[in-house]
Amino acid sequence: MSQNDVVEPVIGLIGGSGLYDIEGLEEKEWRHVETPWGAPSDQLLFGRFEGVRCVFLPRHGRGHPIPPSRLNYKANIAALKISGVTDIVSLSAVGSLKEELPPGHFVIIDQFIDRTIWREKSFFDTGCVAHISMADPLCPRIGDVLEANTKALGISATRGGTYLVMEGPQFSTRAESELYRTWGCSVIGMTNMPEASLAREAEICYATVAMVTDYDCWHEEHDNVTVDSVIKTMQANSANAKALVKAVIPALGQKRELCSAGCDRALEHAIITAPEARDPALITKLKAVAGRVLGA
Ligand SMILES: CSC[C@H]1O[C@H](OP(=O)(O)O)[C@H](O)[C@@H]1O
Ligand SMILES: Nc1ncnc2[nH]cnc12
Repeated sequence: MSQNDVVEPVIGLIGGSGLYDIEGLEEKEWRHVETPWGAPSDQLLFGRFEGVRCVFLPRHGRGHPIPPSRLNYKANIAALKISGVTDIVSLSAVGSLKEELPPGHFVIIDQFIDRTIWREKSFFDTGCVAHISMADPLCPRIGDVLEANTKALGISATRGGTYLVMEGPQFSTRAESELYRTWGCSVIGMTNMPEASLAREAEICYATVAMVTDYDCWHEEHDNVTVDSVIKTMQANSANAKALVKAVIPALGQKRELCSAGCDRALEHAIITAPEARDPALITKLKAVAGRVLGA
């Protein structure tokens, strides 16, 4: 953290299905960023918007070559951290699990249920164990900015909602979709975990704009989700997504104090391994994301 706890934000944007670039950036440059966990999904696009430093990452890579289960989530988040990112806005296509959240609607997520089973979920490992809080997994400070700007732009949006993260790549069975509805979930997608928990481990504030593209497969009056329907609705959503991004970057980019929700201090009381029991090789790697507490 910079001196006197004044943060000069760098805004990270993770673009999901159908969002592989970002318009309007000045001083644009695609650059490769290597991390101790390997390469991220693609080069990162560095630039400025109204003077605010931004870094864009196409989550699945340009052209969408990487499926959700094969994304190197650790490299993606580490690359953003290494690039100085303090605040991430995740943009994701999702299926709706509620009648009142139709295609075209945006949900500013506040909870996750993580049903993924194959993914590496932590930067920490044998030789340095950490347990961060995920009680409130998304940054409410960024959520406030997203909510205010969807209202100002007249975008149909809901503040709060649970995103069910499934492994994929196949879409859900109807029985699964109905089960998640009984759990009270709002939307379903395949990517935001462990992305959000790794961002928290890296002490980066993270919020999700879930853009509804379909009614999954439970709605009797709507067709079952297909890739075509997702991409068509994302194209229809894209003007709203672009307008929202352009509005929130300047709002999030102002100099500020530490995050009022404490996301940027998530590791403060999280590491349990005694200094003498730590693995020096792992500590060296971890410094890329946890240098604040482990010594840069
Ligand atoms: C192309 S439909 C399924 C695909 O779309 C969502 O991706 P993202 O969150 O990156 O927008 C969903 O999670 C699946 O990966
Ligand atoms: N119905 C759905 N299930 C999983 N991921 C999605 N992404 C967009 N729609 C989806």
